[in-house]
Amino acid sequence: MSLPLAISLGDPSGIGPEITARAWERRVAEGLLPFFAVGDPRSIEAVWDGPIARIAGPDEAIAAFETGLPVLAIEDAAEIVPGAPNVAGARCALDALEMAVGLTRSGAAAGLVTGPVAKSRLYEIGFTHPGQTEFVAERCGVAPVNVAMMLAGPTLRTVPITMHLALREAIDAVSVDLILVRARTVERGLIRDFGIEQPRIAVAGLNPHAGEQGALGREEIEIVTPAIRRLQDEGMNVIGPLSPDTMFHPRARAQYDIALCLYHDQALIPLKTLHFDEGVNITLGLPIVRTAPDHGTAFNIAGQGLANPGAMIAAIRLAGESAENRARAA
Ligand SMILES: NC(=O)C1=CN([C@@H]2O[C@H](COP(=O)(O)OP(=O)(O)OC[C@H]3O[C@@H](n4cnc5c(N)ncnc54)[C@H](O)[C@@H]3O)[C@@H](O)[C@H]2O)C=CC1
Ligand SMILES: NCC(=O)COP(=O)(O)O
Repeated sequence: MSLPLAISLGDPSGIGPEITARAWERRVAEGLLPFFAVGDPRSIEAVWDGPIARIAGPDEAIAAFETGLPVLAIEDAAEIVPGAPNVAGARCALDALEMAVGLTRSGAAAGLVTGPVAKSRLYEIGFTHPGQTEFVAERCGVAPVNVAMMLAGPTLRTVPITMHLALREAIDAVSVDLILVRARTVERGLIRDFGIEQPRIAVAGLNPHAGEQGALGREEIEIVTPAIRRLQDEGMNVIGPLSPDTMFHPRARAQYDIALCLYHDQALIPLKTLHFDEGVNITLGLPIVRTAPDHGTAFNIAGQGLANPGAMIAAIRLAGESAENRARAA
């Protein structure tokens, strides 16, 4: 691969700068493709004393990567204190995201890895998207409904069909059409980026015991089962609705390549419980590759040398593999 990956550092006061620097330290041992960071170099200097190579553009990243962590600088207007976020830091995180998305869309980077941002901080500065997933989709000209937020670890992949919504709203948003559109995006994404020829998709129920034949809720009968039948009629390999409480144990996981869940926590609790330190968030359905570590800003440990870079390393590795899969298929 002749292009580097772009990593937006996320909130300068969170653990994004630290785990990016640690990933660079382990680039050889982990076999990572070259990457460059986009963000304020001071956020890295505050938590790391390794070599930083300031670059003027992505074309300088590969040569610089061997001897220092390449950084394309976005200046933060304020003091950076690890663990103490502020408004200027939120603006810096958004500017870095914007630049990294733009560089990837323009073809200057092979793929995008986003560092963690604090959504509440971004909302304070007028960010109107629920999360980075929806922001990146919009910048790529894709309606958020046509992307899927996949969480992946070594033994489990999940997608929540509703994403960043309050639970009450999420339940109301579950519909046949939404299940259909996400399932189709998931199938295409697993074929294109992961080389799975006919993905086996398991759909979760909403209610305890998947509704107990209507006695504990009718969403499975009225929404989930009709959607599954439609997908099966299209030739997709789909099973369900499965009882949410019994579909994640090891023998159940062996039945499918991905679990389509109905709301955020149904998908993310099992994934983070099993694979917190190596979980990756992947946006399926984009014209570019975008991954992220599964965790957040972890302000409570930023700058203390406690942040585990495993999920960032996994996100960088997966972005490289997906970009290579796409390049091979093109
Ligand atoms: N992709 C993204 O940008 C994401 C951003 N967030 C944001 O992160 C902020 C904080 O969210 P929380 O729910 O507290 O989740 P969090 O993932 O930041 O932290 C949860 C717990 O896990 C620990 N932790 C997280 N990552 C770790 C790592 N790499 N090594 C060691 N320990 C780690 C933290 O110290 C904390 O105790 C929120 O504002 C949320 O919006 C949350 C998830 C994803
Ligand atoms: N919990 C997953 C998550 O918050 C992902 O957020 P984002 O990558 O869409 O910002």
